[in-house]
Amino acid sequence: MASLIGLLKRNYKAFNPPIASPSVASKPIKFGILGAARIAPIALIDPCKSHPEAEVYAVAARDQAKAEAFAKKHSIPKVYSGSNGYQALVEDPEVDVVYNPLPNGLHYEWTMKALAAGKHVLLEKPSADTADETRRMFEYAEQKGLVLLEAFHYRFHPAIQRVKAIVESGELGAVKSISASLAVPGGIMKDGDIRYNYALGGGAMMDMGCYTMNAIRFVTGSDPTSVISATSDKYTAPGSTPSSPDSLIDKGTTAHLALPNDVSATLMCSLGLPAWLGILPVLPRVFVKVQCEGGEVDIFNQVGPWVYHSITVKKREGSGRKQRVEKAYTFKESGVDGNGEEWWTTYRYQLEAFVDKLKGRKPQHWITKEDSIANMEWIERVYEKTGLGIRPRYSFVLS
Ligand SMILES: NC(=O)C1=CN([C@@H]2O[C@H](COP(=O)(O)OP(=O)(O)OC[C@H]3O[C@@H](n4cnc5c(N)ncnc54)[C@H](OP(=O)(O)O)[C@@H]3O)[C@@H](O)[C@H]2O)C=CC1
Ligand SMILES: O=C1OC[C@@H](O)[C@H](O)[C@H]1O
Repeated sequence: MASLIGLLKRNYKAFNPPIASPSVASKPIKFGILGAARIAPIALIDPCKSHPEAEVYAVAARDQAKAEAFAKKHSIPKVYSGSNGYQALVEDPEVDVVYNPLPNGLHYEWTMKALAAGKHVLLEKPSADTADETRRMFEYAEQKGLVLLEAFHYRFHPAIQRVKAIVESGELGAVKSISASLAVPGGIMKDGDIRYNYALGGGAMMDMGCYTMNAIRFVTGSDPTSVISATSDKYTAPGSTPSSPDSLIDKGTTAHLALPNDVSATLMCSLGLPAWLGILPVLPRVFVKVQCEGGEVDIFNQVGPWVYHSITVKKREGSGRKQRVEKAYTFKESGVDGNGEEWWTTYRYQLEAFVDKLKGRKPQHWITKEDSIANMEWIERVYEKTGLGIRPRYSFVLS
């Protein structure tokens, strides 16, 4: 009962965050959002409300009525729209950071344009369609002295950090295998969603699989050495033919990877798990499980841990086994110094780190250029192994 009340309180505050007064000592950082994207409120607008040094200043959407309605709903003072709206936003001298939640296939073009205009960029995952684009964006950001972060928000939350710390502590011995899953029941992603559009960088491995690849690499601290096997269920768009480009979209993918030191890994992702017996709803499958020589640790709900998560540690002791369950809503809870409140979402933790970086403070956690490039490289290798091939390469060239 107490934990149910805790869950309700935590989530009420997460979605109704306390409003911070803007800092007087440190000028707030102004964000501009490209597109009235569905993810923007939870990923940036709400987190900014409780951060004294961050504010959402502008939004641009292609359609004027949509842009205005979005701005009004979220109290965003500056609105851009029309065919030049995105460009006008990236050139607005008041904007310090461009948040890029456009479809994956537009990440490269608009991140490059934002960097060219001298803006820092908070870029939605996965970074781009290809590793080559990812490398180019990060190199350009470095050259311009700008901050570019791939928004793998879950990495900033204490929960996944705690799992990694348990693995690294050696308490369970050497890692033998790891599996990571992010799969949602059918019916959530509707036909017409950007995730089902090949030209826009769609596909389950891009959308959900990018997290599973990331978690495997992050928790083990190593990149795969090969993709042993990978299979996909194809998505069939209504009225599509086998030769249409969207026939290269995976609705779900499973891959087996080899990692150094004989560690094996399995990733599973799905944009729509089939119903049991064709009618009974299935639950989302959201977990990371690490098997070690002396036991195992798993986390349920690594991507939305503030809602609820559990970290289960099973340790072999003699002929028996000891089990404990941990929670890590704050860093202090797992015995580490660091900012945060129980109700902070993964996105709020991410914003804290991003603002710290811009303000010259050391962020609690960060995701490096090399990490983002490697993640995209291994996503490509999985796609190659499935036979669907990597997502389309960019046609945009920065003038
Ligand atoms: N961090 C996270 O937890 C999540 C991240 N994401 C990522 O965020 C990005 C956006 O996802 P999501 O918010 O679900 O997507 P939406 O479809 O809601 O938003 C995408 C936005 O892109 C703009 N856009 C520009 N050109 C096109 C085009 N040709 N076709 C469609 N849209 C276009 C639209 O802006 P306009 O308003 O101008 O029409 C739209 O608002 C993706 O990269 C996704 O991977 C998504 C969900 C969760
Ligand atoms: O980033 C994401 O996280 C949650 C998923 O449901 C979503 O499709 C994806 O884009």
